[in-house]
Amino acid sequence: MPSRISDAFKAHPLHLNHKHLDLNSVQELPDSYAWTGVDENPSGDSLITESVPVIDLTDPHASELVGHACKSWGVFQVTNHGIPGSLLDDIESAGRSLFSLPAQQKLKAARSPDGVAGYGLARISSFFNKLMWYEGFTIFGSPLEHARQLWPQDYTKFCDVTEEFEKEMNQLAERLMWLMLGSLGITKEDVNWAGSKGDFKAALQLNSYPACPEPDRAMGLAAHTDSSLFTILYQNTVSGLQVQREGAGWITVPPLPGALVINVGDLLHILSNGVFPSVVHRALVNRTKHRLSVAYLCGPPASVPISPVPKLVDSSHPPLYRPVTWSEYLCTKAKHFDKALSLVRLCMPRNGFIDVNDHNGVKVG
Ligand SMILES: C=C1C[C@]23C[C@H]1CC[C@H]2[C@@]12CCC[C@@](C)(C(=O)O1)[C@H]2[C@@H]3C(=O)O
Ligand SMILES: O=C(O)CCC(=O)C(=O)O
Ligand SMILES: [Fe+2]
Repeated sequence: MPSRISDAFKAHPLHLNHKHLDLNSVQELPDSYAWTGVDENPSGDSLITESVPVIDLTDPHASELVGHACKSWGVFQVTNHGIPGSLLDDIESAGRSLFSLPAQQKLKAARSPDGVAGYGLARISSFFNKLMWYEGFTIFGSPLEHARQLWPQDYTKFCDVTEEFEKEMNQLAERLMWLMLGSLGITKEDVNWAGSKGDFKAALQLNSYPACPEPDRAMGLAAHTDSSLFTILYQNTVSGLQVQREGAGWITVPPLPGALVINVGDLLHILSNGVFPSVVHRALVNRTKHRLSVAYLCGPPASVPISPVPKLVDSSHPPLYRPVTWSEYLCTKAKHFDKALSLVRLCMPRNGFIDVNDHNGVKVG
C-alpha cells in the first residue's frame, strides 16, 4: 500500500485524459456527454423541502449546531468564517485565468495518469460510461511546476493566491475539526495525531463547469462522497451543487454570498464510527453561466491510520471500520469507488441502524 498521497494512484492510473474536448466551443451536446436520469429524484417531489443548515460560526451555540448538522445531514454552510471576501474573489479569479487558457496550454499541466496533481478530467471519470461537463485542476503540495508550464512569464500570482488561500483554509479547517469533534465530546487528547497546529494535509481542487447547451442531460461532477476528513467548498454565484438526502432526493445547496459549504468525507465518517455520514453529492451545470468551485479537501498526515475514536466505541457500539491511512483509502477508492467504505468496514451496524453510506444496491452514479 502506498505511504505517500502522491503515490496513491500508482496502482490504478487513469488513462482518459486524451478524451478531452474543448467544452467552451461545443454548440451541441455530444452523445458521449449525454447522461440519463439527471432529473430523477429532485427534492421537489417530496412534500416538505428541507434545506441544508446554515451556521453562523460566531454563534455561541456553533458547536452544537455543527454537531447536529454533521449527524443529520453530513453537510452545512458556514457564514462569519473569517475568510476574507477578497481572498475568495482572488481564488475565483485564479481559477478563471487557468480555465480560460487555450486547451493546448492547459494540457501542458495535465495530470499524469498515475498522479494526483494537475489539470484534467475528474479522477472518478473511469467509473462512468459518459463524460462529465467538467475540467479540474488539483494542487497537492506546491503548484509551482504546473504554474510555470501554464504561464511561463507570470506564474507567481497564481502561486501566491493559492498559497494564501491554503493557509487561511488550514486555519479554518482546524477550527471546524474541533467544532465537529467537540460536539461528540472528543478532545485533542483523543486524537493523538491532531495534537498540534498544522497537522492537516489537504488537496486544493479547482473545478470548472463551462456553460452547457443542454444542462438537463449533462452531468458536471457525478455523485460521489469525498475521500477526505471533510471538505470546505467555495462556489461562485452559479448554483449546481446538490446533496442526496435520504427520503428527500437531490437537494440544491444554494450559493450564499460569502458562505462556504462544509461536507463530511469518508475519513471523518470512519473516525466518528459512523455517527457522521459522508454525504453523497454532485454538481449540475448551467445553460448560460460558467460555474466555478474551489474545494479544500482536508485529510490527515499521510502515514496516520484513521480508525474510530476509542471514546465512541463500547460493547454496544463496536468499531465499524478498520484503521486506514489516507493514501491507502485513496488507493482503494481509485479501484473500487463507492464500494471503498464498505471494503474497510469490519462489521454491519447493530440495532437496525442503517448506514447511509452503504450504497450496496443503491446507485450513486
Ligand atoms: C485527495 C483526493 C480526493 C480526490 C482525489 C484526490 C485529489 C482530488 C480529489 C477529487 C476532487 C473532485 C472530486 C473527486 C471525487 C475527484 O475525482 O477528485 C475527489 C477525490 C475524492 O475525494 O475521492
Ligand atoms: O463543484 C461543486 O460544487 C462540487 C465539487 C466537489 O464535489 C469536489 O470538488 O469534491
Ligand atoms: Fe466532492
